[in-house]
Amino acid sequence: MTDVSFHDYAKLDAVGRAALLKRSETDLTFFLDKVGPIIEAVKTEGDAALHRFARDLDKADVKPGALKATEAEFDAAFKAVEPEVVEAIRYGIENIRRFHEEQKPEAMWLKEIRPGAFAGDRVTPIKSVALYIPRGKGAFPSVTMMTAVPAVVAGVPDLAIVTPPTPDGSVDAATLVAARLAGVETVYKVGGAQAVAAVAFGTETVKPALKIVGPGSPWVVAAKRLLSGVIDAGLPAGPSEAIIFADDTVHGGLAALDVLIEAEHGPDSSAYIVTHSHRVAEEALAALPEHWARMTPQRVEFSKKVLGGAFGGIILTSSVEESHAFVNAYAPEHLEILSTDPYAHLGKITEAAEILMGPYTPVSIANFGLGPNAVLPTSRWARTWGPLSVFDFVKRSSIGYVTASAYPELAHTARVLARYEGFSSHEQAVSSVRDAYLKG
Ligand SMILES: NC(=O)c1ccc[n+]([C@@H]2O[C@H](COP(=O)([O-])OP(=O)(O)OC[C@H]3O[C@@H](n4cnc5c(N)ncnc54)[C@H](O)[C@@H]3O)[C@@H](O)[C@H]2O)c1
Ligand SMILES: N[C@H](CO)Cc1c[nH]c[nH+]1
Ligand SMILES: [Zn+2]
Repeated sequence: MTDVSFHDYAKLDAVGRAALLKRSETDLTFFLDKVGPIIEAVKTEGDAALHRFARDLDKADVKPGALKATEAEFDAAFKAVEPEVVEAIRYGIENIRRFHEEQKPEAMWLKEIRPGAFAGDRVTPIKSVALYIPRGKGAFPSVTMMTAVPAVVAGVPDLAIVTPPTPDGSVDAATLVAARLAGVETVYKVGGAQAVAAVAFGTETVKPALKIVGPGSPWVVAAKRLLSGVIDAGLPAGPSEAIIFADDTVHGGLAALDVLIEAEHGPDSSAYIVTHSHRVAEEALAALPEHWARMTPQRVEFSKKVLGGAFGGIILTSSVEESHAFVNAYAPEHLEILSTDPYAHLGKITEAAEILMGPYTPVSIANFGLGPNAVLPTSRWARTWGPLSVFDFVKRSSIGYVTASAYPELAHTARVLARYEGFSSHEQAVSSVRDAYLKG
């Protein structure tokens, strides 16, 4: 495998172009087959299965009765995490809270649709939500911040985190710190498909939840898909992905620097530089080895697999319009517009979950706490889903209130349409039979 896959877009046929739109999670067959028995075991055996999977899949020694993080573990986490990291978590939480408070919808609105007839929406928090925080190829206090803050802003009364245990049977310390600072009290040491099953069905220790949100590996994505009839599985957020779109106003080395951000998540991630500029493409190719030289061996290995494999690399288009079209067809999770004039491109991009503008807004800044949510739909789901938000933690009830003065007009409409649709009871309820009761 070469270090970087290079695609000359003009030379690709329709099959080659369609292949570029695929992600590692496009075909989940392998994971779906394996996850079914895990779900069944959790459903029938409860905690015993969670302990077994912690040992076998996470290589973690979670002692009996210790599936829930204790107060002592939270205290130890605050002592273990460097003050600089705690401060960064606080700063990120503050930005994320400001953003999501702005986003929070009104608790209720009513509009006078016709004189004396009112209709609107009321918004109330979902009663219980589980937050999935990954812990496989990295630790994710930032995902804790991104999921917990909007949930707390929305006012969800029953929040719990599920996250894979560390080998010593505890939880990543910064994840515990972020949970506490964001306002989440309950953390269960369970990850992967077994975590999704645990909150879907409940176990002796784990309380069931109505909904689960948060990103995860294909194991988690597959379990959410299989359990979507039991628990609301929220927005589809799988392996991280990004497109670094660059026009001819920037240095290609910058595109190379930023394509490595999401490429380093794991071999199942996707990451492309998309440009119509030969110069940018060549500069990017030349710069990658310099950037790799400054990275840790594991992240170099992951990002080389991504950029040299089937789900990453450099795409050279024949025009800026073709680049825009490719971005829209790909519908990336993260998109950077690397240009000194990002507004020139913004209006052309409609399909992307997150759009980061200009050379000073690399994905890292948004990942760790600019404010917008970095839990985002992957695998082309940006065509119908947006970022995680306060709206994922509330539901709407519509409200209708018809007063006596407006009733006759609306009753007439209802009678006419009920008769046409053949619903005699619907019609009767707005007929003279009702009038008789209302007149007393
Ligand atoms: N879309 C987003 O917003 C977003 C944000 C952050 C991270 N991510 C992505 O989330 C993913 C996190 O993945 P991760 O691996 O780091 O953590 P993870 O917690 O999602 O997955 C690890 C778990 O997978 C399970 N697992 C591993 N091997 C298994 C096997 N052979 N059989 C059954 N189960 C197995 C284990 O239970 C383990 O606890 C990455 O792909 C990352 O790119 C996405
Ligand atoms: N890029 C991830 C979302 O796709 C978020 C993240 C957290 N830490 C590092 N990255
Ligand atoms: Zn990232």
